[in-house]
Amino acid sequence: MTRTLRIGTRGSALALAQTGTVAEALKAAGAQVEIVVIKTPGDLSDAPIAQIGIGVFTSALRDALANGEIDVAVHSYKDLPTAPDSRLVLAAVPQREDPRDALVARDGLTLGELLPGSTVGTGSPRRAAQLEALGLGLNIVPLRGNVDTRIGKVRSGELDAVVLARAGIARLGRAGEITETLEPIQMLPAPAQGALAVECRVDDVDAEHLIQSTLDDSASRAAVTAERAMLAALEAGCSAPVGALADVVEDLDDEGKVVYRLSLRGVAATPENDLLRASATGDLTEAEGLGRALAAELLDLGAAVLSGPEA
Ligand SMILES: NCc1[nH]cc(CCC(=O)O)c1CC(=O)O
Repeated sequence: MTRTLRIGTRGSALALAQTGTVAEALKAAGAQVEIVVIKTPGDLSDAPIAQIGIGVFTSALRDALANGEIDVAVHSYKDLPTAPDSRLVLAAVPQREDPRDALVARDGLTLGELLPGSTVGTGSPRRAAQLEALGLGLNIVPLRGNVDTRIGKVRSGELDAVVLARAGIARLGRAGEITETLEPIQMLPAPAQGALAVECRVDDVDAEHLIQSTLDDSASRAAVTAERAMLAALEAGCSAPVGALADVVEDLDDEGKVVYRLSLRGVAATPENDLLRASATGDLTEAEGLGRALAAELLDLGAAVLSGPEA
């Protein structure tokens, strides 16, 4: 293929790092690639994500892809709205990074070592709700900006700690600054956290096949499919207090033979903002159904049906 694939990305250090790994993998498979930086409204505004809405980081990239300015778009999967875009196809979900959230605190502190009243920065209602639920008396304060800005508020002494996705910190080569990786039983990550979504145009079969065969990881795809089906069925947006994490696990069938199954855990808030947790396992090929079933269970338990960014 003499064609050059134009890979679109946001211009942040994190987005460029993510896109770099995709570009390198495609090059190693013999493709010619070019990286095109697309400015998004999310990069130009300092307003809280909960105000500017879902899709601020992704819709400009998707439009550029649909109208032929680029041939491939690389997104942080968790930033994509759950509604499908019929112009595009998800060509690959590359092997997922560690999906967990991470604490960066002053003086190497862990969550349990932070005294009541300590200030912890996060702009995420999901992280805030789960931090509150620990009952540590933490003072949770709003926070926005890129990874560098957020960690900078700990370094400057403005905050005692911040909570961020481990994957984002690691992709920037700064995992050494993490003081604690938070266990999912305390802090379930955002659906699809740590995963990338690599999209191309629905009619660009050559690009789709190349990207799929080079980059797609079926276990990562199954896990994020279940997590996002749960999110979609709760009608929540990326800013709502909903967490989910699926893993491929070994199980034994009726004859004692090892089979691989998908294990999904979820958390969602009630209208009173109490947290509900539930777990289920299902067939690897039934990831969507598993996500929907767990959402139904959470709704039965009293989870709020969420309406998106203002939730
Ligand atoms: N909402 C912002 C965002 N979107 C993707 C990542 C990086 C982690 C990932 O790729 O899932 C981050 C930063 C964060 O949540 O700390």
